[in-house]
Amino acid sequence: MGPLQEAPGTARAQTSTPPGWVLSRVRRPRQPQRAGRGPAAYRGETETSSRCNPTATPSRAARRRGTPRSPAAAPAARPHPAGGARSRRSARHFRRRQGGLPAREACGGALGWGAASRRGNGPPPALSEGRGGEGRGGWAAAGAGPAVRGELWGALPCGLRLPSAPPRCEGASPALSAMALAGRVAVWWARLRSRCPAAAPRCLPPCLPAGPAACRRRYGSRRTVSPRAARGCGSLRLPEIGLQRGPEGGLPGQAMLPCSRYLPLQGRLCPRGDRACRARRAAAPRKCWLMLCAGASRELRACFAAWPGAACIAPEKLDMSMYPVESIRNFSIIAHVDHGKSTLADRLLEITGTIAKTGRNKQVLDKLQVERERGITVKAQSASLFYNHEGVNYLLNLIDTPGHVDFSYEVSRSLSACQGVILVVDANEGIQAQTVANFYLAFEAQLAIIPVINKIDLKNADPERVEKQIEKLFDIPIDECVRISAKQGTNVEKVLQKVIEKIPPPQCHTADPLKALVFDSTFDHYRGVIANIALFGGEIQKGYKIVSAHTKKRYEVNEVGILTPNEQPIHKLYAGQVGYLIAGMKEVTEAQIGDTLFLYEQPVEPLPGFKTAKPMVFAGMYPVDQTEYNNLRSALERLTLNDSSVTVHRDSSLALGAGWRLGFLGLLHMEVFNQRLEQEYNMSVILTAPTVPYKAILSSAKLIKEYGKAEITIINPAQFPDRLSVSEYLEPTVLGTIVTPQEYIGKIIALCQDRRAVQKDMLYIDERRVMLKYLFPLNEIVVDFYDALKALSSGYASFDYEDAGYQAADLIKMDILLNGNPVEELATIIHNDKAHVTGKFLCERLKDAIPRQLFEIAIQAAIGKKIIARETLKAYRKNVVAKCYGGDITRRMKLLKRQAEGKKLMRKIGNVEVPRDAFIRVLKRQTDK
Ligand SMILES: Nc1nc2c(ncn2[C@@H]2O[C@H](COP(=O)(O)OP(=O)(O)OP(=O)(O)O)[C@@H](O)[C@H]2O)c(=O)[nH]1
Repeated sequence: MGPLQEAPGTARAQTSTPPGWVLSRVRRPRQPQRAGRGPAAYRGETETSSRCNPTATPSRAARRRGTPRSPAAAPAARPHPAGGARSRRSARHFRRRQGGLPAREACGGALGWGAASRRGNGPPPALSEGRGGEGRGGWAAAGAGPAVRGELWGALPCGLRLPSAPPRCEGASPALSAMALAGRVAVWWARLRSRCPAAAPRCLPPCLPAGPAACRRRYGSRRTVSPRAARGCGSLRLPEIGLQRGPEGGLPGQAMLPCSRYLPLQGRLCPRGDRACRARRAAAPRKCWLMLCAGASRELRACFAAWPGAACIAPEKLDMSMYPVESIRNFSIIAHVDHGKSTLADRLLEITGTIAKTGRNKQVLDKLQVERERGITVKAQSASLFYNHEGVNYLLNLIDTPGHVDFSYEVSRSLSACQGVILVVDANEGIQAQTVANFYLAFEAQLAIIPVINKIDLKNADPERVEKQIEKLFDIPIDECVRISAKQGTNVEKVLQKVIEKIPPPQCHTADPLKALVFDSTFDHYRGVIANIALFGGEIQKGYKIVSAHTKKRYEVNEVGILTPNEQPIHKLYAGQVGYLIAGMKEVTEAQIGDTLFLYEQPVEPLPGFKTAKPMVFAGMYPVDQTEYNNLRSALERLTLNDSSVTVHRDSSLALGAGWRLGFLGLLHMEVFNQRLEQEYNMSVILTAPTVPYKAILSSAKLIKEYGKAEITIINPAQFPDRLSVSEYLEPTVLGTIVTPQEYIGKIIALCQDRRAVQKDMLYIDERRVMLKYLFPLNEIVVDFYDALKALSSGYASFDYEDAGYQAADLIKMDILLNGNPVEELATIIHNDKAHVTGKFLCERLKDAIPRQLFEIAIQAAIGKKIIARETLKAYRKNVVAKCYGGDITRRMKLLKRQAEGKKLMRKIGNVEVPRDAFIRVLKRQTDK
């Protein structure tokens, strides 16, 4: 790493600098000393890198080592150009020798360089080439007065807060600004590294390139650069930092920046796609990575476009009007879990130049931490791709969807913004349960379907068999299937061609009034709600006054943009396009998924929106500490904005306090939601045992009057009505689809029967695989059925289910009693047949979880008044006869009798306190069961 010397007040930067950076330490001149008055002035004002100033004090590293740099070791041949009687001529000489800066100019703060710049005799410090550590090419850069830095740092676009100083040098020269900017970049870099140590090693540029000629020319001129332009050009340094050469390329910016505003532009197809652009792109070294701040100034973008390696276009040049409706294709990638949707999306992003082609692109669209950790997609993600096919430029809006059944709501919502799908099937596993479910979702929505057989590179791949399956089950001709390997990129370009040929463009017109469907939303702490929109008519841009059809509130559009896959602001969005919008919605309740936005002056009929998600599993959620209630509430509001399939009702419990009852689409969904709360909002919560929504047909007139209807839904066992006031209980059912190799059929049928399932269908989809259809009671599959199925089929069977209404069931509410007192939080609704097993299980768990008391505790499971299981927790016993050495037996008996009476009394009046963590342990184990 190159040595770093820096301006006072920037100590943080001292620890880390990219290799090849030489930054000069600058001290402000002492007050009595004046510039140009002699050696004392310069000695006082400047302390340079020992590389450029042999008379400087030893470097910090050297001081730490305790071996001050000897004059002999220093490059004594280099005179201190700013020192003493050394003249400007010698300073220039020094600059020539060094290929760097005259120390006076480099390090002189407000003093030296401004004059040099005005003379126009050389590049500014920030852009001068120097020699970095270990012989690498680098930049000699200088800091400037803290005031300038303060002013400029405030504009740092990456979201990092840097220390600022009072703006004392506002009228600083451009060169001085440039110097300051260089310092600022160093600090930025250091902060970035300290924030993101894991990312740092791969972010460090191994070799910094020669600077952009355009900028050098610009700074070399006598022109005065406005502070705004200087700021912009300051940002220009960021691309240079992010630039990497070398075969690995790398992703220096995107992976590490805390702000999503940096865009990897290298390799992006120019949307114009004219010959000159294509030629530039072809000539560009693909290994380079350039980044540009989305909020960068026009001047910066101009500079950036002139960069020799930047075969890309600046964001502001993205004119979306170049993509009429006919050249837009909106499509989703759907498949069973792990069949390669996200990997195919990676390749499509690479081919279209949206992201650089590196070996590190793995499931790029899976951005959430939970997705990365679990290796599954839980949230549909969209990206806009620009693709030139046979001379025509196309805008392809891709949505990568989740595969797991618990996130099927994401799939169905994604399909509403599309006109076609890519149905991916694993060439080894063939058609699986979610393949069938997703196919029918797309089929019912009348979307064009492109079957793609993935993983043909696998040894066991059998694409012919899979093609036959597709033909038999979905009635799609074999020759329409595309065989690809998403991992290796084989034939992936063919998929893009098929997308353009087979998927129709959206049916809408820019001339129509604005009609924007909100199909997804996220909440940004600083910018409010960011709504993902699909335009079904009209156009939208910053400044438009829009109205939400749902809330009837008015907003002014602050920003529109597209996702590439990061947010990229653009000027305007047109009909048929997909992008995002920020309109100052500060409350999460203002952004409804499925809402229609229209222009204030042109009201329209709202779009039908989405079917609301039907929760399959309910569980109570409580803050671990009641003081966290408000924080948890706001976290829940924000997370449910991003995951609209979760339903939330307020609830409370004696033991756990105030909380909510949440509805999820499945157990995995519940776990993922909980994990996201922890990871994204730092909230730890207590989740009660999951239960499914039962129904009861009331017979009691009193209850009917109380509820206002005869049929009620029970999502909390505490609300379970007594059998005497109910004519019938109903339980939810699902139609389950199981696809399995035929050798496991016997075991799977036995498992299904054990779960009270009724067989509906059985079909051989080829000579080895069978598809079974069963009607299951939902509560039998919700907790552990999938695990059991996977275990007994060695992981080969797949399972998917869809809602199949309600059926009558013999349901009971099982209470748990502690010394005869019911504990509401542990009550469960179960089928009569399973009552004994579940009751025994719960009692055993409670016995382990509750701490022993001075009196005995009876733990009982009861159905009404009937006890069906019991465990006894023994009391602590004091040895009351310990002091009786021998003596009369009646004395002993008397003491023991008195102790027994005391315990009996204590048991009557003593309260059994079930500690909170005991609840959690019991409830957790119930889930684990
Ligand atoms: N050999 C091989 N492996 C592949 C190919 N495509 C994907 N994979 C692997 O399959 C696994 C799953 O890939 P993903 O892209 O995450 O699958 P997915 O369908 O997006 O998974 P979910 O989002 O969880 O539904 C990963 O380990 C990939 O590396 C391929 O063409 N060949």
